[in-house]
Amino acid sequence: MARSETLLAERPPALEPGRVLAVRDLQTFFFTEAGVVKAVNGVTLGLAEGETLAIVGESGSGKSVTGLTVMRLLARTSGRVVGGSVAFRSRDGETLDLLALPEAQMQRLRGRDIAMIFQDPMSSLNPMFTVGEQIAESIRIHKGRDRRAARQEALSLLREVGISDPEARIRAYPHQLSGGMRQRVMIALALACGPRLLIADEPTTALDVTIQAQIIALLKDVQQRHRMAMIFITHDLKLVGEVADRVAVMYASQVVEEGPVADVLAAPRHPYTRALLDCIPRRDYDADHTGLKPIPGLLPSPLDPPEGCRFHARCTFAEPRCAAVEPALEAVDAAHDVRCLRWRELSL
Ligand SMILES: Nc1ncnc2c1ncn2[C@@H]1O[C@H](COP(=O)(O)OP(=O)(O)OP(=O)(O)O)[C@@H](O)[C@H]1O
Ligand code: NI
Repeated sequence: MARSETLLAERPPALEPGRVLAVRDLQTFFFTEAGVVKAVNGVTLGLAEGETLAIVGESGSGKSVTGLTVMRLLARTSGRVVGGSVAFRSRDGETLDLLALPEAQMQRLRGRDIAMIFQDPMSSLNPMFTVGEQIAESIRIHKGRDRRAARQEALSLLREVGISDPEARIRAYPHQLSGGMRQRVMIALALACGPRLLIADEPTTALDVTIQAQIIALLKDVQQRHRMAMIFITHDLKLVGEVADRVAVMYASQVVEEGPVADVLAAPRHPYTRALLDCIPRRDYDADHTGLKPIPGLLPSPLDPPEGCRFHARCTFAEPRCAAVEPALEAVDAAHDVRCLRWRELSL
């Protein structure tokens, strides 16, 4: 029954009870002068309400483009969604097909139901307005509060994200704040309307280690308090165990493994995940903050992805068939998926 239902339910995509997001076989390509950049090429992932999913992978693997596609923030680029579906449950409990939603409706959803934060807070903050004006404005628009009430809510949000002396800071312009403070303000702005899903794209990469730990603790705290789901994008596998319930490992525009953090980190089923884990420096403090030492070889070009398994050229376990047959994402168990022809026989 489930099988025929899946076929019938292509549009609108179905969402199981308790799930907030389901991305299925997503393909987002950029049509550039150099050719077609297949930035996201078969990404499948899902998220339960209140859950945190980390997306981890090397630079250029398609993590940000996946987030931007869910937010539908690619309009000003050459990027187009050429396949797949994104189902999202709105706060009214309605299942929405985000890829088919009219732009006006999507605009209402952004901020109200889904918010995204970035590495660089200045990309979200307007340098011309005080932080208080920006947060209050968002509360006014999305929640219909009057000026006084919106200002009060902005103040309590600033307090919640750990900004001391919010009465003074609410009048500051973004450039008058430190990097860590600006990141807190961006989080407050994202929380202003109580989103059900927060997409955090490397929110701590630009910060020093101490501030990074504070921001991670803050994100975990607000995530639990507001009972929102979170997608935490990072190239730093060390952070994954700290923030996430589940992890999706991306390689060359695809999810190659997805599962509960404890399972994936302790018993990875994909050779790429194993390689990533082996690259984590053993020292607690990683002087250059990169988190990972590179795996030998290069990520294949998204202009011309290889045949077969995307990872085969760098994989110590590759067999001839790995260069010819593209593996599907298969279920290791009910909660854990892997995209490798040899997963059943390998002990990693
Ligand atoms: N606007 C764009 N036009 C053309 N290509 C793009 C555009 N944005 C991203 N890409 C390409 O899409 C691919 C995936 O990029 P993406 O930013 O998603 O990687 P990422 O995994 O987030 O990497 P990083 O860790 O460096 O942020 C890359 O090859 C990138 O060059
Ligand atoms: Ni990115």
